[in-house]
Amino acid sequence: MTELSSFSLEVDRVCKSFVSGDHRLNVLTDVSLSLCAGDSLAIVGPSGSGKSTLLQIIGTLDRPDSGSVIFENVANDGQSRKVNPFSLEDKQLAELRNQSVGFIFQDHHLLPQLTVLENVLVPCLAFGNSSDANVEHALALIESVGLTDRVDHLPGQLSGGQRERVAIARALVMSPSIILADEPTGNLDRTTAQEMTELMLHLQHSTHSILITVTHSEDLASAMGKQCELVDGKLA
Ligand SMILES: Nc1ncnc2c1ncn2[C@@H]1O[C@H](COP(=O)(O)OP(=O)(O)OP(=O)(O)O)[C@@H](O)[C@H]1O
Repeated sequence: MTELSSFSLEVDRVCKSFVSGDHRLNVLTDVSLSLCAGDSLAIVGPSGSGKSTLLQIIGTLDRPDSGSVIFENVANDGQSRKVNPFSLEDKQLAELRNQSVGFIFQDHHLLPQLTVLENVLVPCLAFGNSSDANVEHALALIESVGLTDRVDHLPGQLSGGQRERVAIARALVMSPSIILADEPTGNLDRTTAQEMTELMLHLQHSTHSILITVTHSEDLASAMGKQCELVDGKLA
């Protein structure tokens, strides 16, 4: 496999609206942003301003009405490969998402009947890839988030901060180019939130990925390299 030397993300004039009955709600209007491997960005703004919708579109979980999202890989030999995820068939899109994007949610979305190790491996299983190398990588990530002694525990046996650590390890297990975190510290006390922020930034830095967080926390927002504010669906 070709080793990738850089990755970038271009969001260009994305618009999104939701229709309910005869009412159309314009949620995003001409949102553009550009990020490179190693960048971290906080998206802030009032409740209902479209932050999570934008994150879902960047993560290819939702489609824009117009505008584009482009993932670009530039290999070591200088060859550039640009992909518009929304031009792909559903199966290819799901594969691209699985390989390129890691998600961290406020409520973690861990599977309660699976152990810490099994939860971290879930993204690897999605396309039938449960090799020894994946297990080794998952164990290394579990170690890097400080949960080696909890590897066989169930989520219900963990604290909120520990569950967050599992979610961070799971988001990284496919070595994604983009990590998306929606209110990742929303349910944590301030000290734990700070520890999680440092952990996410440390892992993002060491994997040279792009980290985008949606947050109402000024502490988390100010720890990111860049900030942008959405107001009524437009970048302020
Ligand atoms: N699937 C949907 N169908 C209809 N309306 C939606 C849908 N998803 C989001 N919305 C509406 O779009 C607007 C923006 O929602 P979004 O969740 O993106 O805001 P947000 O800035 O993340 O808010 P918060 O900070 O409260 O989480 C809201 O008015 C919401 O009700």
